Amino acid sequence: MLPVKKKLRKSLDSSFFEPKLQRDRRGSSADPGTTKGDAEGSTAEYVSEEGDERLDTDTKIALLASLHPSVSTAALMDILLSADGSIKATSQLLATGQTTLQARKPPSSTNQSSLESFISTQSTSTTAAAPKPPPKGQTMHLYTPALIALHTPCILHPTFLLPHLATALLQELLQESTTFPPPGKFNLFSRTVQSPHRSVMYTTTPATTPYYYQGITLPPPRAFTPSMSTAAGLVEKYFHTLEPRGRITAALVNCYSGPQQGVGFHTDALTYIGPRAIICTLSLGVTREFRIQKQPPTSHSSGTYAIHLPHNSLLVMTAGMQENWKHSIPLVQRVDRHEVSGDVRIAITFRWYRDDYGPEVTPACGCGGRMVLRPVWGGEKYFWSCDGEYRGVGQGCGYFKWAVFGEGGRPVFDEEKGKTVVRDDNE
Ligand SMILES: O=C(O)CCC(=O)C(=O)O
Ligand SMILES: [Fe+2]
Repeated sequence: MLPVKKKLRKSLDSSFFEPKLQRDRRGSSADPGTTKGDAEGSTAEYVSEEGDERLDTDTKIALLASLHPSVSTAALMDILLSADGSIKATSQLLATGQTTLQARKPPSSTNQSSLESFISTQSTSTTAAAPKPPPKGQTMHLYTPALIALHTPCILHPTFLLPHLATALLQELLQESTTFPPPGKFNLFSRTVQSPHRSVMYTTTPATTPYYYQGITLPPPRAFTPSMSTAAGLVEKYFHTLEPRGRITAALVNCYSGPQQGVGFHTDALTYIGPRAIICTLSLGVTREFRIQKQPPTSHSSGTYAIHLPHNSLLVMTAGMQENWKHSIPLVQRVDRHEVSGDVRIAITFRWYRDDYGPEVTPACGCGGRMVLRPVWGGEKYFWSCDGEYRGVGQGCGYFKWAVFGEGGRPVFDEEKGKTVVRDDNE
């Protein structure tokens, strides 16, 4: 057997960073058998008695990149090497600077296989040959819905609402936005990514348990405004064509005042929306660019795609996008003024906050607060982890548990213990 360092190097030379699973729109129907096999294979590898040794480097880096999104892949690779290929040691080094290792216990399943049946019931589009992605450092602008569908897991409907409803909604939300807290205070992105903009959460029904985001207890969500409810009904009808079980129950409304407001590259937390969530964004006012980047970046696909989002367009991030791509609204030098909103853009990101992912089932973290649900890049596996990194307390406590899914991709709740079932990486 090769020593770990040699194995790591060897892996770097070959298919380094190539995502193992293609469950996004292009790949899902291509080879479901491979998908399943791969998932099972890596589970078996991961929990081997020899610790991490049989888990391949790609998966290790994908997992670490998901756990520590602000650390570059090169740095992760270095630290992983210095930790003799141990994920746990690497994560602990990043989290606390300590390297104490515990022997892994023999394997047991991480029980994420029930996701397979959940995924198989989601609608997917037909397979298309993957076109060449933009090279590193370059941006490919996609100006038509057909090109967007060909290159990305997004769908763009350039005109969604009747014009008068779009205008009424924009006017209503411009008025609403005068009461949005300034950037930084209860800003859902402020600690993770560059996010000079304002956002507020809305839900269809009042929450009985507070929502958390990045360790902060959020203010109670607001109720949908009348025009938002009308628009949500129409979005829901469309949503059903992609996810028949889904409902529109929440919306994060973002307000960008001028070209120097935006949001940096990020993925949306899955804590309340679950794996493979679909998010529909209605854009109002000024046209802005929406940029996306496949994750983790590879030597042949680290470029960026730009999609232009005009007033009254509906952009759909399809199932699997949060598991495979980051998105952003980049800052720009200038915008074309909109006749109603001037230089402001409002984006309503309609979401299905699932009943079975309510805040009451979010597992608690070792250092207080609640954990966040994230995918290993590729969506092969999911885990709950400390969100301390986002609370400005370094990398957090490094608390990490594998997610366990029941039927329909829902978390498994242990009634007796009164908490959501999670699994240790050494179980
Ligand atoms: O403004 C947008 O279109 C995207 C906003 C966003 O990324 C989010 O709400 O998570
Ligand atoms: Fe987002």
